[in-house]
Amino acid sequence: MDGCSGLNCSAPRRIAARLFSALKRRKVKGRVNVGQRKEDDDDVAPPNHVTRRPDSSSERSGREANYNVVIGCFLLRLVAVTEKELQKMAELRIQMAAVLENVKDELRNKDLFITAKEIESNNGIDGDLELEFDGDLISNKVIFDQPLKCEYVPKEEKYLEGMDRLEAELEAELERLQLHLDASKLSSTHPQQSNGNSSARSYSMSCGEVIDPTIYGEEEECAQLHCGVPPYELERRLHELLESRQEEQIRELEAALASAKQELVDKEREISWWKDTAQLMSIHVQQPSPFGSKLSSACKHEMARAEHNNVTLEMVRDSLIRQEDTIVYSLIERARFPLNPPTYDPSYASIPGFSGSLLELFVKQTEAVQAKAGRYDNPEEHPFFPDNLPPSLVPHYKYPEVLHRAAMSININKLIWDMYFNKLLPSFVSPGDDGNYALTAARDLECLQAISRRIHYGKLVAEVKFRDERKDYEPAIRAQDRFTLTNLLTFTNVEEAVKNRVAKKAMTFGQEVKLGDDGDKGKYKVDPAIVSGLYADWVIPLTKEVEIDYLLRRLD
Ligand SMILES: C=C(O[C@@H]1C=C(C(=O)O)C=C[C@H]1O)C(=O)O
Repeated sequence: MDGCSGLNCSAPRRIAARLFSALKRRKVKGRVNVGQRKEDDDDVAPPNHVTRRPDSSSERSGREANYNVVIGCFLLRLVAVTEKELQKMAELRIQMAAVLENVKDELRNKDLFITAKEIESNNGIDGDLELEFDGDLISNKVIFDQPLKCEYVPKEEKYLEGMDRLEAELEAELERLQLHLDASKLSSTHPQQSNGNSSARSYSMSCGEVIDPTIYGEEEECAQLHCGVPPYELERRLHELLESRQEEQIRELEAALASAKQELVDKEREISWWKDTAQLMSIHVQQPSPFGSKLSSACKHEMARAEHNNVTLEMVRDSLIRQEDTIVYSLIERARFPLNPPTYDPSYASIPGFSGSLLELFVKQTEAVQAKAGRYDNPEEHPFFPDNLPPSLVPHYKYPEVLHRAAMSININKLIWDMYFNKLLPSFVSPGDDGNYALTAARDLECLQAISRRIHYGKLVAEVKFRDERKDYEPAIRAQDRFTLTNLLTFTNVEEAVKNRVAKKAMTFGQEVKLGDDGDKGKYKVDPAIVSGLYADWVIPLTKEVEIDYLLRRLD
C-alpha cells in the first residue's frame, strides 16, 4: 500500500517537474528573443513605433506556454490535495486493518461458542442459517465498532472512491475469514462425540455444580435463532430436578439417622439395665444380707428360698409395719393445724410465673429439689408431679433391682392425691384458719409421701408373693384375671392385724403424755378410728390395686 501510495505520489511530482523545466526553457528563449528584437529595433524602426511580429507560429507557441502554466498550476494544486487525501486514506486503511483484526479475534472466540451450539443442537443447524448468523454477527460487530474509530473517518463525498476500495478489501477479508470459519467447522468432530464445553457443562450439571450465567446469555441468543426449548432452560430444569431429588434423599437419610439414633439410645439403656442387674446379682450372691440380723431363725428357710435377691414377704411386711409409724406420725403432725383453706385456693396468692395453689407450688418445688438430691432414683419413691422434674445431681446409688421393669410405669399418686384432700383430710383436721399455710402444705406433703410410699410398696409385696407361688400366679397373669389374682394375694388376717395395729399406734402416739396424771386418757391427737378407717378404706385397697397392676405386667 505504501509502495502504491509512493507511486501515485511520484507521478504528479514528475509532471510538475517537467512543467517547471519547460517554463524555464521558455523564459530563457523569450529573453533571448526580446534582446534580439531590441537590437533589431534600435537599428531599423523609429522609437514610438510598435512593432508587430509578423510570425504567427511564435504567437501560438506563447499562448500554449501560458496555457501550460495554468494547467501546471492546476495540476500542482490537484497533486497537493490528492496527496493529502491519500495520506488520510492510508490512515483509514490502517484503522480498518485494526478493525479487521478485532473481527478476527471475535470470530476466533466465537469458534468455541459455535461448536458448543452445534453439539447442543442435535437436530443440526442449517449451514446457510449459521453463516447468515455469523455474517450478521460480523457485520454487526463491524458496524458496532465503527463509531468508536470514526473520529478519523472523513465523511465528505470526495473520499467515496477510497472508501469503495476499502470496502472491496474488507469484503475480500470477510470472505477469507468465512472460508476459514467453514474449514474450522468441517474439521471439528461430531457434536455427540465432542468433548466441548457443552458436554463438559452437562457433566458438571449432573454433579450439581453452579452454571455460569454468562453462558446463559449466549445460549439464549442462540436459542432464539434455533427455536424450541432453549438448552439453558433444559439445563436449568435438570438442575432443579437433581436438586429436589438430592434434597429428598437428604430428608430420608436424616429421618433414618434419627431413627437409628433413637434405637441406639434404647439399646444402650437396655444394655445398661442388664449390666446393672448382673452386677447386683453378683454382689448379692457374694455378700450377706443387711437384713439378716433382723430375721428370726424360723424364717431362715424362707430367706434361703429368696436368697437370690434377699427379699422375703416377712421383710416386706416388717417394712410396712414400720411405715405405719411414719403415716400415723405424719397425720398427727398435720392435725396440729386446722384445715387452712387458703393453702389450697389457687386465687389466694398470685405467684409470678406460677398458676395454682400454694400447696401445688410447695409440692412441685419440693419435689424438684428432692429430685435433684436423688430421691426419685429410689424405686420406692414416686413423685406427685413427675413431668418436667429435674434430673438427679448426685451420684447414682445402685438400688437392688428386685422389681420387674414394668414397675416403673405404675404410679397412682393422682388417685392418692384426690383421696387425701377430698376424703381423708376433712375427716381428721379441725375447720378453721390460723394462717400457717406454708407449714400446713409441708405437713400435707409429708402425709402424701408416706401414704404413697406405703401403697406403692405393694409392687414389692406382689413380687415376693409371685416368686413364692409362681405356679399359681402365672396362669392368672397370663389370663389377666384380676379376680383370681386378688384372691391369691389377699390375706384377710393380715389386713385385720394391720387395721388394729394402726389404730393402736394412733392411740399410743397420739395420746397426751402427762406426768402423774391420767386425766386426759381417751383423748388423742388423731382419732384412732379414723386412722384405722384410712387403712381399711384406702391404704389397703390401694396397696392391693398396685399389687394387681404389677402382677398383670409381671410376665411382659
Ligand atoms: C400387703 C399385703 O397384701 C395384702 C395387703 C395388705 C395390706 O395392704 O396391708 C395386707 C394383706 C394382704 O391382703 C400382705 O400380704 O402383707
